[in-house]
Amino acid sequence: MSTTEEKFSLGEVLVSFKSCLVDDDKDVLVEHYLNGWKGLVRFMNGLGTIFSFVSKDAVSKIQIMENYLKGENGERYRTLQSMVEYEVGSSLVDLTKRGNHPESGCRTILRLHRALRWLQLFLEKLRTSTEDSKTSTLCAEAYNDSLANYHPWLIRKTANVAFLALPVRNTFFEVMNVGTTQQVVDMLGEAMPYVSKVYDVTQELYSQHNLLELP
Ligand SMILES: CCCCCCCCCCCCC/C=C/[C@@H](O)[C@H](COP(=O)(O)O)NC(=O)CCCCCCCCCCCCCCC
Repeated sequence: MSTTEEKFSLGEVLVSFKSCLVDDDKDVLVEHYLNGWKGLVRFMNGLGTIFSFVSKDAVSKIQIMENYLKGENGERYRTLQSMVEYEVGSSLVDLTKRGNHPESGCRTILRLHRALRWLQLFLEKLRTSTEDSKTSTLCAEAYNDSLANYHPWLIRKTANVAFLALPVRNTFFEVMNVGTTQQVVDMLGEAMPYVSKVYDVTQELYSQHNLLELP
């Protein structure tokens, strides 16, 4: 597991999801949400080039959102709630089939949101795993129970092959750069509630506006 990237701790990345939450934990700051994703992508890049097809897609979605944030209506994209109000209110979202707005902020965030569910399941499995658990199996189970439901056959197949290249549990924990196995388990126990909260707030917002199936 050699990486030329500066070492960083996965704990810091996960805790950064805490700073997304605003308005009494009822809304999510887009800029901080994207920062959380950037940290995760950096971590994934450290796992090797086998995941570059995943990384590319995540980076392009982060980029779409950053362009909105930098754009003339950037203020409308400050939080997920303001983004939904603006885009839905101005008919900037393709609701049933892809048309004039194939890259709306709402559908772009939805893709990342679904991936966050995978991350939640995977990290919870890792946290409660034992020394002989296989990371590839944990990752595949988490994926098949979440994100896979939205992916066509070829991507599912490719993803499941890539999972086989995941390092063993000990190496994986080392790459997280958190410390001993116990420290990793403690860190996950501490940080995951923030990720879950961000997931729940987003899910609730999208559900209220019927945006969970955007094409
Ligand atoms: C640790 C190993 C990382 C394994 C990553 C598992 C997720 C597998 C996802 C496979 C996605 C394949 C790429 C293509 C996706 C797109 O087709 C698809 C649909 O987009 P579209 O509607 O615009 O066409 N895109 C998506 O579903 C969004 C995928 C975003 C994936 C981001 C994954 C970031 C993972 C961060 C890993 C952090 C690891 C931390 C673990 C300790």
